[in-house]
Amino acid sequence: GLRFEVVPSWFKETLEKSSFAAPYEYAIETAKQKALEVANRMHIKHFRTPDIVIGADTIVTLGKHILEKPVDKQDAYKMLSRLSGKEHSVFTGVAIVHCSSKETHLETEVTDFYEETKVKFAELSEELLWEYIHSGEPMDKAGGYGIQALGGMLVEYVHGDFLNVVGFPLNHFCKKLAELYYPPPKHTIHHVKHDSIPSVETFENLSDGESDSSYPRHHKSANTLENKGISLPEAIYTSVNSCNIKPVYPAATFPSKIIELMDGFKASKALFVASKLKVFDLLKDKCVLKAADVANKIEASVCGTERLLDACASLGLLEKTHQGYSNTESANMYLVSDTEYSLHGYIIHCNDRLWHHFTHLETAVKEGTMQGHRGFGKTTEDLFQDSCYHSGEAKQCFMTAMYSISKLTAKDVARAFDLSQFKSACDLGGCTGTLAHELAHKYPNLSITVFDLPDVIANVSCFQPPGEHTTPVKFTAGDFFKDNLPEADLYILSLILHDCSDEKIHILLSKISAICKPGNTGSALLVAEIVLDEEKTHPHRAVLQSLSMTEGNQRSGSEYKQLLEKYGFTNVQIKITGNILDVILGFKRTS
Ligand SMILES: C[S@@+](CC[C@H](N)C(=O)[O-])C[C@H]1O[C@@H](n2cnc3c(N)ncnc32)[C@H](O)[C@@H]1O
Repeated sequence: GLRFEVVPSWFKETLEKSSFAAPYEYAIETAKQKALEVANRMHIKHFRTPDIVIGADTIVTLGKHILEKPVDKQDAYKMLSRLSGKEHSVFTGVAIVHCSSKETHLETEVTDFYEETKVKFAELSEELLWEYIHSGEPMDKAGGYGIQALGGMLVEYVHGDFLNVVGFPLNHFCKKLAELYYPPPKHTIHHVKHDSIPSVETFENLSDGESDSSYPRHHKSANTLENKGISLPEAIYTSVNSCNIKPVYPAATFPSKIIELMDGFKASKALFVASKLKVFDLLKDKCVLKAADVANKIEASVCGTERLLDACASLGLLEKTHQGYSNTESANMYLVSDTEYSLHGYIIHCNDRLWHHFTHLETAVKEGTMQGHRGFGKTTEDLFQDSCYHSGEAKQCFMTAMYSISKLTAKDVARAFDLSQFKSACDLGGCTGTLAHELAHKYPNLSITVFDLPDVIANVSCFQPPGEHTTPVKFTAGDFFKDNLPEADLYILSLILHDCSDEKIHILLSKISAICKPGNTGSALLVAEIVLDEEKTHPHRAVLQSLSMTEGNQRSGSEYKQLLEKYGFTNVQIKITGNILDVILGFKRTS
């Protein structure tokens, strides 16, 4: 019943081992840092706050030496021959990060522990060692062996938790979790003996009393935990009938992730429709309403509204009590349409525009073309203007969407680098001017021009902060491909390059490069985009966004660096902000 997701951590496992008094401290700290990185990323980049994030790190020690994963076959040979005929220790450090969201901030509390298991290797012949190394198995495993597969052949005995050697001390972990969330009364703990499994403590009061269905389902008793926002894996809490242990589901093999993806579109659409019908606006200010009252106010059927509200409650967007439905904290903050950090505008954009692109994804993949025009019946040169500004309503919708994302990202973009050396800046395609205002706020001496299409500039007034006349932000209408660019020390391209063809990028960057003054106090270009990792598989948001882009490309850090260097920018620096947008800064080279 535990709803879980496997999220590989981006934390670089390079802590200085010698700075830890004991090897297990190193494993615990690595586990902790891995889990904290994931917790922060889920919160900031994916707008999700998990209940808990579990991190683990396994190391093998021989005497004082820590053996991690071998770098090549020779290294694997060195490790395995050192282990041959000897007893070594396997330590797994585990960190359980409890997360809660307070306003926009993530609060974490970490519980950690470690488990040690002693393993003795038989004397290994050269032939067996090399056969094992050539199987390829040692390469991604701490100590160079995997006890759960072929590596089991090498082991004479194991003292302690076998699963700890595999990489996760399940028993200790379950006890820890139960201690934290569900301390059992003493008399309900049974000690069970089993021939091949070490003594296991299980909690009979967590059994649902149902028999042997091999399909994971919600645990009745675990509902108590779910009320606290925590659901625990049935795989972990097995019930005990005399000496038999029920089948334990191997949690990693249950396709939770796939099932979540299968249902993902339903969840998105529930959010979109509830936003479109302004359900979250109705339930703001601690308002609690029954389904019939909501239905009445949104002029919808009672049964349909009730289903929608239940779906939102199930997705954690609404609270449901016997008095009715109310907003959760994050709905109040991000889903009510008129709050400072409302994502309502972007959600409507997802529903009204992006959804159509994804409806035609199969054709887009087959033909290698973008399918925006299918949704809107257009096939002209300027895909951007056609798809975003084809009507007054579409333009307003697009600007509102940009405004809501920019409100969320502008602070981190403005703070990514020290820009105090610049006197003037021009935000090309700066839309509503949200980033420009943030920069003006941070750098009061910077004069900023927002340069955007005439249609956009004509409509910026409703997006200006109160007292806007006091801030030095100017708005200039023009086309950055065709018209002269305003003069500035710093040019900004936020969310522009990813959606431009190579040809358009060439026109734009050549123009910026030509107008930039080189030298120490010269001009610079600041680009705000999602920077992909070098494998170009993360963050998901960028990769998924590529599927609906009109003609451009998402890029990795090294690709952005190369691109800027190609147009004469040097000393290119990249800041991964932890927010949706990352920032790249390059200076015009003296030549
Ligand atoms: C994806 S939005 C990014 C908006 C803003 N920079 C941000 O980060 O939120 C692209 C912006 O570029 C503007 N734009 C597109 N083509 C343009 C052109 N040829 N000349 C000037 N602005 C253009 C659009 O009107 C829009 O405001």
